[in-house]
Amino acid sequence: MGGSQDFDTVSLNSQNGQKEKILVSVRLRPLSDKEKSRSEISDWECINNNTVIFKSTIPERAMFPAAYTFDRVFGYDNTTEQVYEEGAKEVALAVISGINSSIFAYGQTSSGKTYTMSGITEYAVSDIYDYIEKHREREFVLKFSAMEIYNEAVRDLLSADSTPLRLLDDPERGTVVERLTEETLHDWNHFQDLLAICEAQRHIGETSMNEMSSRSHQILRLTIESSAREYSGPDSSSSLAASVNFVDLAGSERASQTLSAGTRLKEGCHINRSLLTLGTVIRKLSKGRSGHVPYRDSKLTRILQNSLGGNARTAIICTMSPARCYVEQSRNTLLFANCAKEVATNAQVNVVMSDKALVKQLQKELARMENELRSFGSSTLAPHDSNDLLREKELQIEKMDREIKELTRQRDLAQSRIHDLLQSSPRGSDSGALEKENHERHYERVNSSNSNLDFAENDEDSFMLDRASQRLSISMSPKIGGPDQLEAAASDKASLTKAGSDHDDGAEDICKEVRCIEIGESRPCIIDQEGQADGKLQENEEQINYPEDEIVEYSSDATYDSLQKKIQDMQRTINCLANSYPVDRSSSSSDGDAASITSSKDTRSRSCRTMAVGVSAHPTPEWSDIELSENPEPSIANSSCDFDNIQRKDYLISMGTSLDFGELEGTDNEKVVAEIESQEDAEVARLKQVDVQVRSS
Ligand SMILES: Nc1ncnc2c1ncn2[C@@H]1O[C@H](COP(=O)(O)OP(=O)(O)OP(=O)(O)O)[C@@H](O)[C@H]1O
Repeated sequence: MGGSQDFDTVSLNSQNGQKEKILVSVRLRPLSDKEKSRSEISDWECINNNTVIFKSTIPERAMFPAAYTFDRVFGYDNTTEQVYEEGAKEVALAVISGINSSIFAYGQTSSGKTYTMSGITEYAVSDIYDYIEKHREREFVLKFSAMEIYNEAVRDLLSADSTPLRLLDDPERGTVVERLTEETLHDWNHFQDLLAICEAQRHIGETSMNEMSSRSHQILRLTIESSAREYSGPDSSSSLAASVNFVDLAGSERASQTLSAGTRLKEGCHINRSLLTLGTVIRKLSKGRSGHVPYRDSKLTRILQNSLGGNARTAIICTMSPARCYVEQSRNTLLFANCAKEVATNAQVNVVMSDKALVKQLQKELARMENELRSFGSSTLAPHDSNDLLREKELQIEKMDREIKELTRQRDLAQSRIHDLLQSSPRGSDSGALEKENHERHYERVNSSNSNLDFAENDEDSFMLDRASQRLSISMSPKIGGPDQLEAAASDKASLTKAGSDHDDGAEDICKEVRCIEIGESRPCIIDQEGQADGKLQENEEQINYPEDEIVEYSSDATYDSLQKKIQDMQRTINCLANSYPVDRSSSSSDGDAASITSSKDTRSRSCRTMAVGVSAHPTPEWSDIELSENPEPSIANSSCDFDNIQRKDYLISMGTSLDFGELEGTDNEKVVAEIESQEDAEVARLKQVDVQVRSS
């Protein structure tokens, strides 16, 4: 047993849908033996293929329309096969092309609906099998389902279970009968067997008008899915799926004529009620779709909604008895047919993208896009152009590689030289780890400072102010010292030169001191971040590349005069320290971060600017910049005393001390000075000894 209504694969509809009127035919059967026995007169006659007339001459019937015209009218002599061929075949076989279709039989009880519809169903399915037989290039799958609506309950005619089935509303498929059996047809005989089951299952009852009266609406549904057996182009890549409904309605009846009671009467009520809804739907649809169409008023119209006004081709065959006694019912049938012929549906081809077809289509689309890409690439970028572009990029990469290596080497060189300078500081070589930490911090700050020199261009005050604020933030940042910072330092030469030209005399002295060492070394002065040495860097970057052995040579060339000058400067620093305000280390920061230094006096802040351009052997810039950021008033300090104060502080900072001068105590100050003097004495002695050795050699 198959699943119920497998429309899951219907994924899209083609856009070729067009409005089409329902094909309406009328079949006038001959008088039955029973009618003949009652000497019934035949009042209806088909005068041609399209017109049926009421031929009675009874005066009270004269007001009725005499002639009714339809797509096709079948008289007594027409066979069911003719009815099928001319009134149903085209619509029914549309299912093969992926178009939903429905064939209805409508009429009063005993008018010949079942007689007609059973024949049409068989002819249609037979033709479908013939078509399949003739079209082996495609693969067809036929699925069959059957249901009846009995007393407004939907039953599965292919199942022994008479439990009513529920109707579900599917946004794409419309109304779906839940759990309806769907059999895949093996062959014609299988179909015949299933038809027999349906006939046996359907509710049929005897009335006075029909010994075999259908007491339910029957819907036989054949679903056909087809696809090309082999992929042979875009048109064959998709599958088609559609259903054809063969609908044998129960006949309207008058209780007085059928003499029904009890069960038959109840059945008749349900039949008439649902047929009334069908008539209302058809009438509404015949007048256009502006108003509400009561599809949901009956299960019949719910299930057949698409067939009545949606995605389907529809044919209705209205059957009627010619007997005079049924003239009212016949007339109602013709009025129904008149409305139905005005109803238009919108049939569309239902294309199914099966997994197989979808994969094929996607593969084809992918291949197409790849070809487009290739042709686009070849048309827009010639091979030699792309090679040139590649070569250019490689050269750029090589150049950047060289620059990175050079900057890395410069950085290492600068670190080495800073270390050497710190080794020659008053603390001597015994400062150990503390000095190392200081010179690393200093190096980091030098780079940080240099990286901000682009801000210095025109106005000196703003230059200093900007640098101060910039450096404050940077000095509190993680360590900086990579190639990027070095590159930034190298690019700041103009600013450095400008700053270096603005020194006052005091600062110049200190610069000379430091510069003396730097120039004597005959190498670029990276640590002198704002002086002339950096100007050399600007003039010729090649000068940076000094071999390591030159450093050794320089150390042995130090003269006694230069050392003596250095000692004198240091002595002056010590004197200033001794004469300045008290110093206390109690509030010093443990990590030695210059950012922890604060100031409470404006004079010190102003002094710092001077130091910012003068003292480069110590981490002054950060300290002074912090002061500036706290007191950004632009001014240049000239006081040597201020200058010396700054030098004192700077010197202490270089020894790894963070100071808060607002809290320094006098006694601690004296201890510090004494310690420094002691170290200075030792340094003087050592330098004199060196000088003697140099002179003797
Ligand atoms: N065109 C016809 N030619 C000869 N006999 C016919 C024709 N149409 C119907 N009959 C006969 O008329 C009788 C009633 O037909 P049928 O059962 O098909 O009517 P029906 O409309 O289905 O009735 P109901 O609605 O009660 O089921 C049957 O005996 C059938 O053989």
